[in-house]
Amino acid sequence: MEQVELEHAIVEEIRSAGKVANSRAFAERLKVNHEELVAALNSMYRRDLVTLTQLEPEVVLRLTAEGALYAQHGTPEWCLREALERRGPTPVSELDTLLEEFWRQTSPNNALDSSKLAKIGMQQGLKLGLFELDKRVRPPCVACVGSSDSEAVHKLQMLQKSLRALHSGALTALSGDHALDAALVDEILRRNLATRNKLKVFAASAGPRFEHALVEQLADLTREMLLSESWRNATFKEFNFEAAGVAPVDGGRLHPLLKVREEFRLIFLEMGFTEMPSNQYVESSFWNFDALFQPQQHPARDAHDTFFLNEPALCKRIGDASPATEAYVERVRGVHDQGGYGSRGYGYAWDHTEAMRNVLRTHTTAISARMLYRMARELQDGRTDASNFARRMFSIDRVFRNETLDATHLCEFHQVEGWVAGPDLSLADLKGIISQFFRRIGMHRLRFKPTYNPYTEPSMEIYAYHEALGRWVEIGNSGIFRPEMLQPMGLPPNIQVIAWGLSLERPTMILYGLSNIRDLFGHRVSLQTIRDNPICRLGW
Ligand SMILES: N[C@@H](Cc1ccccc1)C(=O)O
Repeated sequence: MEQVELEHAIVEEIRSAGKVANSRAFAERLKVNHEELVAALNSMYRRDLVTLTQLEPEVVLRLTAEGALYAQHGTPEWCLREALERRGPTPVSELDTLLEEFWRQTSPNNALDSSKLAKIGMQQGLKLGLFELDKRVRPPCVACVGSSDSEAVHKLQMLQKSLRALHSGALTALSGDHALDAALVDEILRRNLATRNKLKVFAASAGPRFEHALVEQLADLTREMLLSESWRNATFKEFNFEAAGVAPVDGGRLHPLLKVREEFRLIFLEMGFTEMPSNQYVESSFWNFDALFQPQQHPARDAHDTFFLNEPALCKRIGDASPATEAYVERVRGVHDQGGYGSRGYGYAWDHTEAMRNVLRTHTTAISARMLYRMARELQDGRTDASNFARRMFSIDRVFRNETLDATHLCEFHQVEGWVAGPDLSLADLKGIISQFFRRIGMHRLRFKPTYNPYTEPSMEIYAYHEALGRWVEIGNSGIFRPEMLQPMGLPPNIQVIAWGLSLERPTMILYGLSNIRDLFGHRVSLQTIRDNPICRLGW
C-alpha cells in the first residue's frame, strides 16, 4: 500500500471508530506490514494530523529465513503431499526430482534445495501421519495416507496458511482476537520457522490539524479548474518558503572587460584621478591629430589606419565658436606650419578643412587634448589657481583603428589612459608616477624603452616582466606632452603633462588566460565564459 492510501485508511478509521486502537491489529486488518503503518502514523504525527500513544509492547512472531521460504513456496511436507497426490507412490530416491518437477510448475525460477527439502518433507510427513513408507516393494516407495479432511491434513493446511499470514505481516500476535492457535505457535517455534519478538505498538487519535488531513490539498491550479470554476471550493497546499530551490538562479554577469575596467577605474580613483567624459566616438581630426601636433601627412592619418566618416564627412566647427578657440586653432596652424615655442614646426601648409574631417577616434588621447585645452582656458580665465596647479585625469573607453584582424588585433578596442599635469615635471616624475600606477596592477618590474610619438618628448614604451610567461611584455606607451601641443592651448611653459596609455584587452587576456582576442570581444564570446569567469584582481 502506498503511504497516501495508508493515510487515507488511518483517517477513515479515526473518523469511523474514533481512533486506531492498536497499530498491530490495524496493520493485520489492512494486511499491511506493521512497520509501514507505523511509518505512516509517524509522518502524520509530525504534521499534527494525529496524536500517538505508545501501548504495552506485544510479543510477536517474526519469520526466520526458512520460515519465509516456506511461506513463499509452501512447507516441504505440503509440497511433497501435493506432488505425491498427483503422481502416486514414488521411490524415496526419486522424491527430490518429484519436488523439482512440482516446483517447476508452481514456483518457477526458485533456488530451492530439492534434496534437502525432500528429506525434511518426508520426515515431517511421516511424523504427522501424512505419508507411509511401503518397504514391501523394491525400491521402497512413499505414498499419501489419510483422506483430505483428516486431522493431519487440516494441521498441514493450518501451518501453511499461518506462515503465509505471518509473511504478509498479518497474524503476528501471540495474544488477542487474531492470535494464532497455541499448538501451531509451538510447532512454528520448535521448527525454528519464526522467533519471538517484542513489538512497539501504538494507538492513534485525531491530532490538532486532523481536519486538514480530510480535505484533499491541491498543489497545482490547472486550466480545467479555472474553466470549471472548481478552484473556488478547492483547498491548496500551503507554499513552503523553506524549501530549497530546484536550480541555482542565473543572474546577470559582467563581461570580463567590464570587470577589469572597473579594477583600473578603482586604481585611478584611489590615486586621486578624475575620470574624463569619454563617450564621444566620432571626433574631428583636429582633436584626434592636429591638436596633438600630428602632421596632416602623417601615415597614421591614412585611411589604411583610420576610419574616416563619409556622412557627415566634416565636423561643423572646431571646438566652441568662441574667438579664443579660433585663436587657438590658428596657433595650431602656426606651430604646424612654421613652429614656435622653441620648435621649427613641420614646414607645410596646414589645411583647416583637413582638420575638420570626422574620424572614429583612434586613441583616447583625443579626449586628453580636449580636457587639456579646457584646463588651459580655465587657467587663462583665472577660474583655476595657477600658483598651485595640479591635475590628474583618466579615461577608459573604446577606440577604433582600421587594422587587419588577427588573434590579437581587432578594429575596435579599449584604451586606458591617464595623465598628470603640474609644474616642472620631469622624466623622473614620469617614471615614478607610471611605476606607481603599474605597481598597483601588480607589475613591479618595469622597463622603459625610448620611442617616438608626435605628441610626446621624451616618449617611452613600457615593458613589464611577466612572471608566468617568463618574459618582458610590452604593456603601454608613455611620454611628456610636447610644448608644441600644450603651449598653443595656452598652458604656461612651466606646466608639464606626463601621460601614458595601454589597452584594456591585453591585461584582460593575460588575466583570464585567453590567447585569442575574439574570445574576449565580439560575437564569438560565449556566455559560458562570461558566467564562469570570476572578478580578476589585477596583478600577474
Ligand atoms: N595614444 C597612445 C598612447 C599614449 C598615451 C599618452 C601618451 C603617450 C602615448 C596610443 O595610442 O598608443
